[in-house]
Amino acid sequence: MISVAVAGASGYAGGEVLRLLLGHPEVRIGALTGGSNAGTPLGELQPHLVPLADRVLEPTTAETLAGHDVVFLGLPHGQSGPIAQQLGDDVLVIDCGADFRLTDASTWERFYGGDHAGSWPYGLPELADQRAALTGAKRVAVPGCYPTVSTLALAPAVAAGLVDPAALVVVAASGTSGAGKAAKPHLLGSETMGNASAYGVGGVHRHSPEIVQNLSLLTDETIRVSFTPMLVPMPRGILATASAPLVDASTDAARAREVYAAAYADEPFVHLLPEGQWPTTKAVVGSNAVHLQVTVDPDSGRLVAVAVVDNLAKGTAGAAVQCMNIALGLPEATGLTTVGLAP
Ligand SMILES: NC(=O)C1=CN([C@@H]2O[C@H](COP(=O)(O)OP(=O)(O)OC[C@H]3O[C@@H](n4cnc5c(N)ncnc54)[C@H](OP(=O)(O)O)[C@@H]3O)[C@@H](O)[C@H]2O)C=CC1
Ligand SMILES: CC(=O)N[C@@H](CCC(=O)OP(=O)(O)O)C(=O)O
Repeated sequence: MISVAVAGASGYAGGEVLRLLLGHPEVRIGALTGGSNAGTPLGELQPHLVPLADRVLEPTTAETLAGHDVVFLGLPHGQSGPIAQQLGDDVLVIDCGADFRLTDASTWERFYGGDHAGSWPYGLPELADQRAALTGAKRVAVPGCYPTVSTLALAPAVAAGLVDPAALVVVAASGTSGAGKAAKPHLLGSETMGNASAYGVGGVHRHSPEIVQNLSLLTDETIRVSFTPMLVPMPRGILATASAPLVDASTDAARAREVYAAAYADEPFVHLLPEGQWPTTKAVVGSNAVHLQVTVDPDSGRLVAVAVVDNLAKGTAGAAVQCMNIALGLPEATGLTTVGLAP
């Protein structure tokens, strides 16, 4: 069995990692750590994780996390670097946070502030040659939730040269769990219920450079993306609408679908929906699936793609488990499902 520790077990990302690991046949769950909740039984914080209810959270230190084959980090930005440094090179460390996602130090400093911790193999196996880079890796940086869905919505069109890569637009609506469990005024029920709000508008959201970095792996041309996130009143899910001007006005919806179908034909978690059917967030809740549809708007001369993920599953914890499987040489889908919840 693979022994696994989870730091940030009291949080949303850590809790979802644990939910998935409880269904993983090769894993034994070891140390569970928290921050302010250290000393509290997990059952008081994550009542849905019944088999782990009596486990008491330990403080998040290198000592409590030592002695495991795999360590998942579900910590706030800036917390993973110092802990990871103290974990042995033989341990597989999978960071759900942003510390090791960006390769360029000046971009990190601009969007996050503080020193750049470095970059690790990037946990989006469906992108370019990332699956190979993840195989046997000992460090994995799990992507941000918006970059996952935005990258997968645009990658086939950019890679095939169907669209102008310097004029990409993504507008994405996220459920509130994307912001984490810690109390924040804008996440109060009275602010989020019956409300939709844009934020991070004008290229300032920290996921903009991550999307650019990803798509830049697919073309020699300059990638420019206008990314606008928004918060909508649902607990889980992201729906991203991506569009870009067509390079060749004769490209039609059938050609776009052909390109997307070929790009994702062998991907176990990315599903191009049947023609005419558009993604809904509900269909992917709890699953590691990405649902995707693409068409062409001939009047505006644009390709339009819509994609959904569960931000806590394929958008974080599902991707983390998928990457663990790849890194350890297990079948990639072990412990993961493409089956969502309904209604
Ligand atoms: N939510 C999402 O959809 C996504 C989240 N992520 C990333 O995953 C990471 C965790 O996010 P999320 O679970 O949403 O956040 P939460 O606020 O829900 O959880 C944060 C966790 O970190 C712990 N923690 C906070 N401060 C410290 C500290 N100083 N030392 C040790 N532990 C600490 C908390 O412990 P305690 O409660 O005990 O204080 C809690 O377990 C973040 O980096 C986030 O960016 C990535 C993609 C999507
Ligand atoms: C709704 C919401 O607030 N979402 C978060 C992104 C969640 C995510 O993927 O985050 P990290 O890059 O922090 O890991 C945000 O916009 O900051």
